Amino acid sequence: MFVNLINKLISTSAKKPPQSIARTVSTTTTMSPATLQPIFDKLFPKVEELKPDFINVLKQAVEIPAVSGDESLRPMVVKKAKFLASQLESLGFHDIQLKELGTQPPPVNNTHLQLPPVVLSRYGSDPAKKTVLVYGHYDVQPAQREDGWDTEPFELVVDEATQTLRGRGSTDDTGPLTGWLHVVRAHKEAGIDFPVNLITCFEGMEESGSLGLEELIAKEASNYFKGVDAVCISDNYWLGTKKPVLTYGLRGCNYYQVTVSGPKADLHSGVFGGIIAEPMVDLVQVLSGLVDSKGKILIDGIDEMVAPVTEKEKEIYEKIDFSLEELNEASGSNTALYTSKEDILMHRWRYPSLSVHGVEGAFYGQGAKTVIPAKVSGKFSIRTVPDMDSEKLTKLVVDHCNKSFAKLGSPNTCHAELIHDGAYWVSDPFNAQFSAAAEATKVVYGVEPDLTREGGSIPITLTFEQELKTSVLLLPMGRGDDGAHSINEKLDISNFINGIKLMGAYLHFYAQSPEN
Ligand SMILES: NCC(=O)N[C@@H](Cc1c[nH]cn1)C(=O)O
Ligand SMILES: [Zn+2]
Ligand SMILES: [Zn+2]
Repeated sequence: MFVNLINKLISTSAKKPPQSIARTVSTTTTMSPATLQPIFDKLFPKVEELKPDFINVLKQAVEIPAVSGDESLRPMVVKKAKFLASQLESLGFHDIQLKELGTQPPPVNNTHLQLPPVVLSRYGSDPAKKTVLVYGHYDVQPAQREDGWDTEPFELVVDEATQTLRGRGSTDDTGPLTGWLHVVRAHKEAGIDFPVNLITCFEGMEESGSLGLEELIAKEASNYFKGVDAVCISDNYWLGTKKPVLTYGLRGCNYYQVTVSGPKADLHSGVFGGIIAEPMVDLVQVLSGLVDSKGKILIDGIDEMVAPVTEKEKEIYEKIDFSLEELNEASGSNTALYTSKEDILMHRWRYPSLSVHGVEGAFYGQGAKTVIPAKVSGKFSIRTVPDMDSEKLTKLVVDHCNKSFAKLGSPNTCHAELIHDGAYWVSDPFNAQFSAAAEATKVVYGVEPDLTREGGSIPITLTFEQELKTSVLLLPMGRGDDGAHSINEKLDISNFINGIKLMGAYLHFYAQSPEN
């Protein structure tokens, strides 16, 4: 199907007018997989040969604990940006800029906290070539050995038995991000002309809502990003463990905190227990009124905002390769709320969900501390879907929390607020980029990719599409069982290496595509 589509596009070649990097070649030499094969015959063995070096770069990057959500680790996030900049420089990228984004907006403890920089760079500026912007994030989720990791999270472990690379960021998103650098190196060392001009946009706040990036993209749309033909993001996962996918949809994410405050300081429960209103007791009741144990969101007005399922849409889910067993394997349990493939996929991709993440200020360590915490903040997020409106949602959430708290008749105070929101995104999976990536998948993996949506969020995707007026492709590297955000996060070595080949092949196919 994709070959036909590509051939059709090629035969009716109509190019978008040149942008800032004006292309001097107006007629495109079309290349079929067969004509690109000699390039791949040089490129792929080079990628294999460089495997130890690629793993070594990933190892150095994983060793930097760039946790954007931990204010005390902000210097590490900046260190990782500088590490990437030095790697880019040594590979011959030019115009490397660490773009500052100012201070982090509230809620934040240190009101002078600087946001980490965005790493911009270019590889090539040939007016005859298309320009592809690759986005990735170098920040990571928090991780501690005590969470249950088998090894230190910020040390990359090459596990020979499972043929995996274990460490925080291996799959989300340090592995895929460095993949783009490796594609360049493999081309250089194999003596292959790079097929496109590449621009990198690597951010350090994705796991904390991409703060500041939207404004930067809007500002750079007609400056640094002028002339970008396409955006490619490798920051999500295959649905399962065997079949590669291309992703054309993401849920959004609205992240909230509800804070209950009472006494001036933490108190002794033997002295004050039973005679003062405890913030933690109030908070758990407010949190328990958000969602039930079947996953049903209990906030009125949300269901009405969700676009109805169409008959045509239902057919999509039937065709996808996935099963309850794969979900159970990935979660390491039998705790699924749904049994049919269709229900699971719809509730992951196209319905909202509400997750309760944790409580700041509460006692959570080992032992038995008899404390009454003075101020506690419950953190929860709602994954959003078409046609939910972020502002309306926030009003519903805040009103709901306030009503729940009012019912308690507590003398404490309660404040519910949005910490950050990122939009959902759904694209056309049959455009030139997706077609090129599908061809590349066939060359590297020998199969047609499944077309999937994703339950997770990459807040900036929609901004790229709207501000740069380009299509965005999500080209995942890792598998559905990689444990992103969880303990023992890993990336299979084969996914890392084939993922690098896939990135390279996609760029070649896209370069030859007659359309943007
Ligand atoms: N790999 C993408 C990813 O993990 N994205 C995060 C983004 C996010 C949104 N709010 C906080 N982080 C995700 O949780 O989906
Ligand atoms: Zn990510
Ligand atoms: Zn993530």
